[in-house]
Amino acid sequence: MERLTAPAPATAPAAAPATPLLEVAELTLRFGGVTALNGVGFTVGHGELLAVIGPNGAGKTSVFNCLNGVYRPQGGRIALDGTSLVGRAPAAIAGLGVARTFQNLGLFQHLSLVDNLMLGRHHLMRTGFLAGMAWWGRAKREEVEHRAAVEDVVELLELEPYRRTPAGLLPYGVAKRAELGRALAMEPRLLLLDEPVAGMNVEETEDMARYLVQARRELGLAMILVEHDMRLVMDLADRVVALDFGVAIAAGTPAQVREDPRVIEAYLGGGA
Ligand SMILES: Nc1ncnc2c1ncn2[C@@H]1O[C@H](COP(=O)(O)OP(=O)(O)OP(=O)(O)O)[C@@H](O)[C@H]1O
Repeated sequence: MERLTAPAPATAPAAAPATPLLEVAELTLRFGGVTALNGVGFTVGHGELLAVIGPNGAGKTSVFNCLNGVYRPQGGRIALDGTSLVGRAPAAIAGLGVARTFQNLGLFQHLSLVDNLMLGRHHLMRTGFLAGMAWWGRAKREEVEHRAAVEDVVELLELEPYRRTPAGLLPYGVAKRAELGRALAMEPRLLLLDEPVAGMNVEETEDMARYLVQARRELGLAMILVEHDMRLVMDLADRVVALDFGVAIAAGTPAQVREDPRVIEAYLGGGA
């Protein structure tokens, strides 16, 4: 399989802690009679990129919704650096350093790209509106710091030409990149990428792959990638977990998982 990008960089810091950044164990989620997740477990190391694959309905989005607090699993454990995430609200989980990009874009259409990225930093802002009125100097300094951090993301993702463009007017590939930028502006420790190249053409996909590699190299953050584009998965992931009907049926390196007979059967059986 031809590579989309240059070989993945060694992103793990030299003295990476032995314990994983994220530990998920025995995760179980039910909707009435439907078991969306049934005892799913995996880990993500510091700076690691784990891909979660599986046919439609396998449970990939449900995993993300449990991780960022949208769903509360009926059973299992989720720990970020030893802190349990189960039962916390999405905003609290974002505050602990988990950011997410959305398949259908989470941008405010009428706001400029830069303002959308500023909103990504909202949870990092210490000065509220009233405090901002009272302490103009401090609020102003904080604003300048946040704008500088946003500009770093704009530069990293080469979004300069679109800084003032309302998100609703961005070309699709650029909007997906802006969505990545909004999540990166949160300065996450763990980034959940929900189908970052869905609906993209080959050129846009290659661009996105390059920006994801660049973001990992520059920022050293861990990522979980849910994606149907197998070429992107095989190219970017350090490890892959395959789900089918809410169960983890295989885990390992991209090559191991691609050749696993249970994974081949799940995809062929599902007609995907
Ligand atoms: N809010 C919900 N209410 C009822 N059932 C749900 C809900 N969310 C997910 N499910 C069910 O849980 C199972 C897993 O769905 P999920 O969306 O997590 O799969 P997926 O792997 O992300 O699929 P796709 O690749 O199509 O996005 C499916 O059977 C789905 O119908």
